[in-house]
Amino acid sequence: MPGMVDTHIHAPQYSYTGTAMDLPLLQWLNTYTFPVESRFKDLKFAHRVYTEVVKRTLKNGTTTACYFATIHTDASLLLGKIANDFGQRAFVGKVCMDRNKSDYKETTQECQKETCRFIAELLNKKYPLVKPVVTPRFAPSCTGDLLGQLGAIARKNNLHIQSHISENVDEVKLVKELFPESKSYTDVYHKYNLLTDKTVMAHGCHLTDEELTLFSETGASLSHCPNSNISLCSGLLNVRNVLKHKVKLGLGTDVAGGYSASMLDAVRRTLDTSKVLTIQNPKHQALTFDEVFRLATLGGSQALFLDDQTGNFEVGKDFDALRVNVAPPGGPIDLILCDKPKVGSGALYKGDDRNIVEVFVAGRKVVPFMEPAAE
Ligand SMILES: Nc1nc2[nH]cnc2c(=O)[nH]1
Ligand SMILES: [Zn+2]
Repeated sequence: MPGMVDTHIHAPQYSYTGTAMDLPLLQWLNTYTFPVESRFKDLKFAHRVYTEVVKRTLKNGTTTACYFATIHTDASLLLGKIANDFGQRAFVGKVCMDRNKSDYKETTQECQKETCRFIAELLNKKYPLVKPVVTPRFAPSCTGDLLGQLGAIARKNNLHIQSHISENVDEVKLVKELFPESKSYTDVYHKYNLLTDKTVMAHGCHLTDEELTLFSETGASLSHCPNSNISLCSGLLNVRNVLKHKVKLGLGTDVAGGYSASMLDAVRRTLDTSKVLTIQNPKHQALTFDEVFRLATLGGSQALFLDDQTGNFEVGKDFDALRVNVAPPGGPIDLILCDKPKVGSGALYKGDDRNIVEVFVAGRKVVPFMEPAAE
């Protein structure tokens, strides 16, 4: 099958996945996330966590990952190196934030300078599959000044952009207070030139139809992160409505708001969320397995503006692929007795990394792991 595309994952948060699931977003960030991310100034700690998250996601079939790192430029560059060494296709973002209650932030000027250094140094490495992405954390942790500077940097260098939007109702309220001149949360990013056809915004649970229209007009995409949306009690994204507005959409694990780094989990939670919406409103047409499989592969590559390179097996694209064994010895599936076409669905509902026996990125076998190149 085609490799899966994780359109939104926080690499540093892999270190505490599954241990902090009891607070809503804004409290969760202050209590758990910012203290942990502060530790990534330490490159040894960063090396340990980043190696494990790249290996874990690759083993689970993530051939492309769009990563948030932390505010630390050198550790973010290290994440790029590790993804390159293991052969994963990746976007890596040095996180930008100049507004926070705690010390985990930079000044506006530092953010701008370090973002330029991060981009220049990462591009200079000439990694074939690893690219920088401009990464304002989200509007509440950035001043308008910083957002404007990041929009200009992205435009000047023709770069991808990632952030968060309308994940939780308290966050939406806070954005209204912090940016009273803007019509909506989406309008804040639009004003600072951060909504482009190379932008991917995570969540979007509480976007209005008007905001979705702005996404569609600008070509910006959404990353649906259902595990996180449920785990942090953020909301239920209506994917059917997003698709109706012709907004590009991929799936994300959003580790560690989401407790699983596996895209197979993101597929299942997307189906579950859609069915919950049908339970709430029987007129809602639940997503089918085939639709969600597409979102995890081609949908993700479209959301990241990579669909000329990856997402399916069309002639001319790179070979990003998984070799799946439906029932390997010692694996989670003993048997599936059904018509052949349903075997794929059974395997993806019940399978895990034991079923993914080989992973290829751009034609190169990356699982079982290659030995990282010597220094
Ligand atoms: N889920 C999630 N939402 C955010 N919004 C701003 N930062 C974050 C983060 O780290 N995780
Ligand atoms: Zn996130």
